[in-house]
Amino acid sequence: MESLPGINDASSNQEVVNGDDEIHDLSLKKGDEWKIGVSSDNKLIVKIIHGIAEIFGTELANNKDYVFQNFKFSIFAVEDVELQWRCMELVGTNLSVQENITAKYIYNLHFALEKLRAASFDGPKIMIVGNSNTGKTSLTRTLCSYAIKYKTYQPLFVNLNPAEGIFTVPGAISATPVSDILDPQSSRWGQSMTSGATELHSKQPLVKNFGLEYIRENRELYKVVISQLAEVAMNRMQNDALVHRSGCIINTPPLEDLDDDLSELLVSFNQFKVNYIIYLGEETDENFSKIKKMFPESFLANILRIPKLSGIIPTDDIYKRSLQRSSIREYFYGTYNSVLSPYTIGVDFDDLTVWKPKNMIEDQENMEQSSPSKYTSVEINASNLQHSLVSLTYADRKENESAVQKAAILGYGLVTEVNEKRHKLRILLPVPGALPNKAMVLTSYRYLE
Ligand SMILES: Nc1ncnc2c1ncn2[C@@H]1O[C@H](COP(=O)(O)OP(=O)(O)OP(=O)(O)O)[C@@H](O)[C@H]1O
Repeated sequence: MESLPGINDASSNQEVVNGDDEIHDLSLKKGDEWKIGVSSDNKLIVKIIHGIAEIFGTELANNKDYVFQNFKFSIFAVEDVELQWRCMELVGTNLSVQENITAKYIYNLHFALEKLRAASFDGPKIMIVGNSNTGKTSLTRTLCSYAIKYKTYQPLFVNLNPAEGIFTVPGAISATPVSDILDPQSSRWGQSMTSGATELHSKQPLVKNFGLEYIRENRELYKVVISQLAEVAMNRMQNDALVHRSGCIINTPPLEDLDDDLSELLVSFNQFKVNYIIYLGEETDENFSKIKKMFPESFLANILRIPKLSGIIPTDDIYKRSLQRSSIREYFYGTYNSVLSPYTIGVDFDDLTVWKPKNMIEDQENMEQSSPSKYTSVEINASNLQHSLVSLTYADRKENESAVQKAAILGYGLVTEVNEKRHKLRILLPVPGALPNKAMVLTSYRYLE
């Protein structure tokens, strides 16, 4: 498996633990959580011997080895738990185990949502907001997991944070009906449908491409893309009684990433017809007051606050970037447990039309001159395209920029080689076949194997 391109050469579980073959026992008291950060160079293997333990709301089976790599997470003891673990990186006597003091808020929220689901065919649409590192993504994930745990609900999970490639690549925003268990071992929640079989039931997301790294690089485009996603997501809900009743749970970017007036939040709120906002943080937060002022008095009772989650392990840019890389790698190559087989095709420069979203920060001049939500065309050369992630749209190659921006996307490709002498490119695609005669959009993400 080491020879597979794109999968780094960390070896099998057995080899990794050779250096420290110790199996450690750990007891967690009911209500405790073990906070863990494991790097990409190591693996942690955990086996629950006794008791019910959860990771972001997904219960772990007893006597099964779970393998974690490049992941910050916590194992929560729903009841007293005995477990065994092995890892070169963690020190047996110095583990971070503490009481999870915010679990009760999540339970209350979940039961409130259950009541709303039972009371109406039109399920609750909730949006989770807060500053960076308050637990928005973790709360969204836990609520999705709880929703499907005991009943056959299928909540629509909406990710409006383009920096997180959950069920898709970074740069995209997505809406995914969650119908089956989420993978507790995956920081990206599990695999999406790219090619071939996946270990767990794969999820089929509705995806819209934003394409830039930071929302501030083109806020208008971001809002347009939210509206486009909302349109297809709402359609999906209307046409599927189960998803409709289950409602939707929306994860948003950190408030620091949004405009001063939080206008992106308002667009999301209106487009997704949100009926509850959950704020993660303190009563005294400036942003909490700001949000309350954005809505009429009649809506204030629907803005709920819960404290920042106690399990939080603050993340930095390096970790976030490593997750983005893993998410691109998994999109094309799968995981150790379900390896995918991407295809490389050769294409002539003349057979391509490539656009890219305007970056308003780099290109101040354009901001004054033209509509900010437009694309610009990209000259095909190595410096623009080498190692870049591109989205393949349904728009014909000859279509104009506005049609390309509005078009649904077929999927993503990775430009692995640009040969300027021969006028040829090599593009990695998740499925076999010729390159469709469609327009492409260059994203800001690069991936070098
Ligand atoms: N029990 C827990 N609850 C919340 N977060 C946890 C927990 N255990 C570990 N974490 C980790 O804390 C980190 C921050 O959490 P999370 O990503 O949910 O915050 P966020 O508010 O969505 O962050 P950002 O605003 O940067 O997107 C993540 O790496 C997450 O995996």
